[in-house]
Amino acid sequence: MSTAKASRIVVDPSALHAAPLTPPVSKSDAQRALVLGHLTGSWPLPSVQAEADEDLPADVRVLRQGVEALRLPPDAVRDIDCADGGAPFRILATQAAVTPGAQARFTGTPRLGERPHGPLFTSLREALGPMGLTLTEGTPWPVELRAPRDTSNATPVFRVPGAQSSQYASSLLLGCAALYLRERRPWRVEIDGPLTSAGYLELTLTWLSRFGFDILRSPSSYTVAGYAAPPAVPTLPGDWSSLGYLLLVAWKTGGTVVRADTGSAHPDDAIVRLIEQVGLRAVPAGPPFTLKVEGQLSGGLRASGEECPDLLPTLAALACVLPAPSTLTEVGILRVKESDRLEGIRTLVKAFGGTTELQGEQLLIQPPRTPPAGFEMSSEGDHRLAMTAATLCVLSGTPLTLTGPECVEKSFPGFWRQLSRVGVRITDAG
Ligand SMILES: O=C(O)C1=C[C@@H](OP(=O)(O)O)[C@@H](O)[C@H](O)C1
Ligand SMILES: C=C(OP(=O)(O)O)C(=O)O
Repeated sequence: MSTAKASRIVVDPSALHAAPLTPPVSKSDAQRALVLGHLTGSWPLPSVQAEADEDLPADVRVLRQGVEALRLPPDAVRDIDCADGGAPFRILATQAAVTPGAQARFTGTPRLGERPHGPLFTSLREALGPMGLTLTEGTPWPVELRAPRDTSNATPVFRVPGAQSSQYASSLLLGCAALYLRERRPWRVEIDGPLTSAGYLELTLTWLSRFGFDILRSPSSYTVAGYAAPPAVPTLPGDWSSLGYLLLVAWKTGGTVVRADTGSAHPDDAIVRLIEQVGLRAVPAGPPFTLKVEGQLSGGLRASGEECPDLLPTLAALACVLPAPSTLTEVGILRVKESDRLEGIRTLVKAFGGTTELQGEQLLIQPPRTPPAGFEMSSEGDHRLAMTAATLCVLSGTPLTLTGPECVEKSFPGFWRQLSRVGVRITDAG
């Protein structure tokens, strides 16, 4: 069947076997590399061009198309559809604002429109408004932006809160890189208050330095202060968020995962350490960047949404098959993702016969005594909820009826194909 078009599928894990599993390219890495490739003269970016088209995450396409639009002559009005991409929209908004004379008209899904973006817009208006930037919001779309032609007299600082999303600061830092290259003077991002999802800002800093930018750090500010082209254009790693699902499937099926580079700096490589809490160990399986997972499940786990927000749904699936309760901490950030993932996790655990209890910022997960005969779930259009439910289906050997499986396109278009490699049968539920 064509899973891409199905709106309701049955996922049957009754005939599993081992096979090597491959994640897609990391969308977070690719988005940063695309912007930096565009700014430093590597366009099109070879390592994105090298990916098979059918495996390219939708968010990477969005970012690439957005950059293509920004490369048009200054007076063209750029229509940029960001679909459901939070990072693409936030990154492109700043890039549009720092592209001299650019006029951009952003649209996206209703859900993307209701996610928080205000602090980023405020930061852009404060820094570049005096130079002529205009930024207006529809209800919620379109977001229309007209960039100043000359920013050389601006105070070279963006201030932004650290709460709600690290993507504000990442986006502004990539903006600082553009401004540094044009004006050859340092530009700085100052972050007010504790930064959420801090590992993703570190990922941005890592990519800036891979592309040859010098960064000066203080406890709450980052300054782009120099640039020297690196000897080679950096290449892209596999996606650790996707590897989270695949490592658990590999453990269950006795297979391997490839393209697992533990030196890639992605926050979700935390999965390797987190599964050790519950008796599992990811170990090299021979060829470079190839892992298998050994061990028997024991105890419960504890993980924080501040460290690895995108892994929490995956870990909730694991929590459902553990012999003891688990705790997810700092879970508030999950409410402002592609769906309310805190509710999504609670719905999944309940559908599987377990219970949850929310205590402030902590979610306690009590697995069921015995797994159900089958369970049903709606993805709510959220790729991570769809892949989490399927991972639980494989881990537990329990059939799943899933509404809305096609949303995996956002980060992992080949997800259902990868599951079929290990014997998971996917049929249209009509
Ligand atoms: O910068 C990025 O690429 C991302 C940052 C995180 O978002 P927040 O910083 O909004 O938590 C993460 O959840 C998202 O999937 C990707
Ligand atoms: C939250 C996510 O992405 P974004 O914020 O870029 O939409 C995600 O992929 O889980």
